[in-house]
Amino acid sequence: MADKTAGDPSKDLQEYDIFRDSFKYFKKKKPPPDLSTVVELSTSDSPEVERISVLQPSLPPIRGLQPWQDWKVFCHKHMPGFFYIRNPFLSGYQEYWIRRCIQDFPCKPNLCNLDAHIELSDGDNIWELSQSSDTLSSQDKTLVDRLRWVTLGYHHNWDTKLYTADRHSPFPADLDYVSRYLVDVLGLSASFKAEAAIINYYHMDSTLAPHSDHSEFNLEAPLVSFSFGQSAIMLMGTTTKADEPVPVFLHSGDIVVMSGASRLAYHAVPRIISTAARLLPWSKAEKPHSEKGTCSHHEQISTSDSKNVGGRDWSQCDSSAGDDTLLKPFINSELPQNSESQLEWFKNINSYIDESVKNSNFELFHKYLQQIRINMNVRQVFKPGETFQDT
Ligand SMILES: O=C(O)CCC(=O)C(=O)O
Ligand SMILES: [Fe+2]
Repeated sequence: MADKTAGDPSKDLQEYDIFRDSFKYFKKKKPPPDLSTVVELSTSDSPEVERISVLQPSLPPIRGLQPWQDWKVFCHKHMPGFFYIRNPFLSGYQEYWIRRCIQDFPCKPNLCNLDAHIELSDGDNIWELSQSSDTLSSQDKTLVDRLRWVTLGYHHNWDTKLYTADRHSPFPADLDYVSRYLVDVLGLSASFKAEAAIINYYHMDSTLAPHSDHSEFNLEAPLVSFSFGQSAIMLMGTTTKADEPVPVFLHSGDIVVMSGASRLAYHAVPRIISTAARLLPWSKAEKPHSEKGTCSHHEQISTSDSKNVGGRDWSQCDSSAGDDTLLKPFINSELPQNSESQLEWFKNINSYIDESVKNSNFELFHKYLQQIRINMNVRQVFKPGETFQDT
């Protein structure tokens, strides 16, 4: 069969996968990539980057965020619909979400990569089981070391790339609410509802291949993505791999929202990089900006060994938020539908977050995050009012 594109050089050019080249370039260990082209959106003086002001949201803010007027929100000329919010969390409050990702979200009924290897039952807690495995030699990996992903709400099926009615658990109300609030502040959708999420746990040598997220039935609803722990280079492209992606840094606390033309854009994470101390809010020792192994335009890539997850000294850990067993069902169930119950829920969640931050010792979570990046990737699956019967 004749090649339809033969003799049409513009077509050849169009179909060349420039995105893949860029991914390979930033992934490469030897030689390491030049990071001077990676955009630090919050400090960039490029004319392509624009800081925007946000609108008065209609929803009240959930505890732990800076006032919306103070948020630093940026757009990029080559990525319409892409928003970058530089860490809007108040000091100490990223930890609430970090604890949710490490201690709570991996529990049943949610699904995770470990399900393929071990049978986890209701009440099993991967973090706590890992803490008690003090008999392991330092070569053995604990469960939390082997955690790579968790799915919430409608569980994305990695093989079929489909959501199905039978693979669903209640979407955690707190994550639903904070995602709705972010979408509201950006003025993107009044009807946003978080229905599925993937929590990614990256080690220092992890990458995420170029892809677009299109399994959802509602592709107009924005996608909300939170970063915690170590930094990353994210490649943000367009809807064709023939366009060169923009490499951007993502640091702990940063939030990306992909909407409009960016919702279906190709993106990837070719590299995790050690975060500069100044970008890890809980880091006591402020290291100088240019210290080796930190990340900035001119700084070097860490070659730290991902197998050694900050030692195995779990013993002095008190990571629980006091006796919160009574409150657990209320955060792990769905956001109430009617406004009266929602108001009641809202009062509870704010005091729960405060208590949780006040009473917890996050030392071991911080230690875990010395070698890990967590990404919470939140999506709306259905159009408002629709379910599987309508699709
Ligand atoms: O880790 C990230 O920043 C992006 C994750 C992502 O694209 C995904 O889970 O689909
Ligand atoms: Fe994605």
